[in-house]
Amino acid sequence: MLDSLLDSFFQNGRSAAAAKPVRPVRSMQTGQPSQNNNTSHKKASELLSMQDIHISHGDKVLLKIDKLTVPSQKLVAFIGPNGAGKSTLLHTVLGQHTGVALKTQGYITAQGQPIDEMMRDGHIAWVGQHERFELPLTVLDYALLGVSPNLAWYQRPNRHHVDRAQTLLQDFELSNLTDARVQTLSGGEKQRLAIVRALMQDTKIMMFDEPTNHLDIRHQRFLLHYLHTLVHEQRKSILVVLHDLTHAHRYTDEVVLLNGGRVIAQGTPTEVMTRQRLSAAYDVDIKAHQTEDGMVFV
Ligand SMILES: Nc1ncnc2c1ncn2[C@@H]1O[C@H](COP(=O)(O)OP(=O)(O)OP(=O)(O)O)[C@@H](O)[C@H]1O
Repeated sequence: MLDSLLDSFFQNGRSAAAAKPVRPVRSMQTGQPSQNNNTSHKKASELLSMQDIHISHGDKVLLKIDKLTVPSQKLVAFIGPNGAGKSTLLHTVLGQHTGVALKTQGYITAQGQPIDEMMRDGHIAWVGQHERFELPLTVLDYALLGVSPNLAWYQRPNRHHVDRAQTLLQDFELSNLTDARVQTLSGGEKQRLAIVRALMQDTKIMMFDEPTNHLDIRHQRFLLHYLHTLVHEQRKSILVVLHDLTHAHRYTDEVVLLNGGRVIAQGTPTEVMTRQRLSAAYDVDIKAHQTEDGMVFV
């Protein structure tokens, strides 16, 4: 039963866990990246290198990035106004453009390897903005989908996987719903479950597009603290799209500010998130207040 559900999920679903990615923009193993001027992290090792990225639809340019290097073992936030290109950037990395055909060109490598190979081998976990919950799965079954990229076709999740899933469900306050059907969950519960599924994949690289969507403030803080801890205690590399500027400043190590499909600034939150720069990018006056808990952006 679970077998056919898994097949159907991964053939039709958007999960990057095992989905065969649409070919990403051309990736290459070698190549001479040009000089990067946005290098507040010159000594950090490199997670992603993107060069000469140009994504367009008709005359509209969705993304134009000459050079972007994302460091590894950091929690990196992509921020910027609606339509800035944040999701397009992550989908480009994942090779997962949906909908109408986009014209894509450029070079992406992940730790020196073609990104499509990393994806194919299940080395990148991903939660998008529109995860699917149509399958008649229980919460536990859904969480266990996360390990399927690590299993051969004839293998089933084992006791260890189930124990780990139950621990994560407990961490994300879903253990009272273990046997519930996923369709019955609230928006925030579904979001937490999608994150649990990605964490079950146990990859070194994770990407989350607006992971705090639908979460209340307590769960938002818990999640971002959890991701921060994964990076700093387990040396994961995590990329997130965030809209909450206070959270981006407080929890992340590096921020990439996008606007109009271009990288406006990259660096530590303090370097990038100046009042002037944010107000210009979001086209509204944004004030930053220092509090005993850190900066608050309003
Ligand atoms: N498949 C597509 N075909 C045509 N245009 C697209 C496609 N995908 C995205 N776009 C356009 O590209 C621009 C960037 O979209 P994207 O989803 O990357 O923005 P975003 O920064 O993630 O925005 P938001 O904060 O609203 O989620 C938008 O103007 C959007 O309409």
